[in-house]
Amino acid sequence: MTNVITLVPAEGRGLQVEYVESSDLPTPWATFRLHGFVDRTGGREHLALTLGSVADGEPVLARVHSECLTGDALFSRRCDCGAQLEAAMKRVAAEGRGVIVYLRQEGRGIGLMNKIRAYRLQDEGMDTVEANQHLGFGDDERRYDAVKPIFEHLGVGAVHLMTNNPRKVEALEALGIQVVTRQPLVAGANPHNHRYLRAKARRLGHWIPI
Ligand SMILES: Nc1nc2c(ncn2[C@@H]2O[C@H](COP(=O)(O)OP(=O)(O)OP(=O)(O)O)[C@@H](O)[C@H]2O)c(=O)[nH]1
Repeated sequence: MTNVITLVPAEGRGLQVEYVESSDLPTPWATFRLHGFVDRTGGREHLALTLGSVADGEPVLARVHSECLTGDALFSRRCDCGAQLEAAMKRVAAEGRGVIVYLRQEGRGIGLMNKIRAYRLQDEGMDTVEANQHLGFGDDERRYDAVKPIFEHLGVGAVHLMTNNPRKVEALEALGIQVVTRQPLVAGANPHNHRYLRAKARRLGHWIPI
C-alpha cells in the first residue's frame, strides 16, 4: 500500500510533484501540519508546514524558504537563514494561520558541498556572489516551480509573502502565484554575516537595511 495519493503536474516543463503524506509537527511555537512532497523531475524532497485553514480562499501568510543546513540546523551565523526561518514560523504561529514551504535547494541551488567551497572562497575575501561565479555557477541557481503544485495541493491561493528577495517575488508571480503583499523578514544580523547581508543588498538587490 502506497502513501502517494496525488500527482500534480505543473504547467511549463512537465514538472511532477507527488504529495506523499502529512503528520503533526509540534514546535516551540505551534503544532504545525507537516506535508511531504517529492519532485519527481528533480528528485528532490520538499516540505510544507501549515497552520490553520489555508484553503479557505483568503490570502495566506507565507514563507518560501530554501534549504540552508548550516543556518537552519547548525546555528551558523554566516547567514541569516536560520533566524529568518524561526521568525517566519513564529509569525505564522502568532497569526494562527499560514504556510511555510521548505525547498531542498541548498546553497542557492549549488548544493551543500559547493556551498562549503564557496564559504572557503569567502574566507579568503570573495563575497557570496563572486564565490559562486568563481566556482562556475550563477549568482542564484534556484527554481521555484515546485511551489505551484505544492500550493495547489494545499489549496493556497494568494499569499502575503515573507521575504526580502525581489527575485523570489518575481519567480512566484511568474508561476501565477498572486503575491498580495510582501512582508519584510529582517532577522539574524550579526557581526559574522554583515558582509554577506551587504552583498545580498548590493549585489542581489535584496531589500535589507544595511
Ligand atoms: N551559494 C551560497 N548560498 C548561500 C550562502 N549563504 C546562504 N546560502 C543559501 O542561500 C539560500 C537562502 O535562502 P532563503 O533564505 O530562502 O532566501 P533569500 O534569497 O535569502 O531571500 P529571503 O526570502 O529574503 O530570505 C539558502 O539556499 C542557503 O543555503 C552563501 O554564502 N553562498
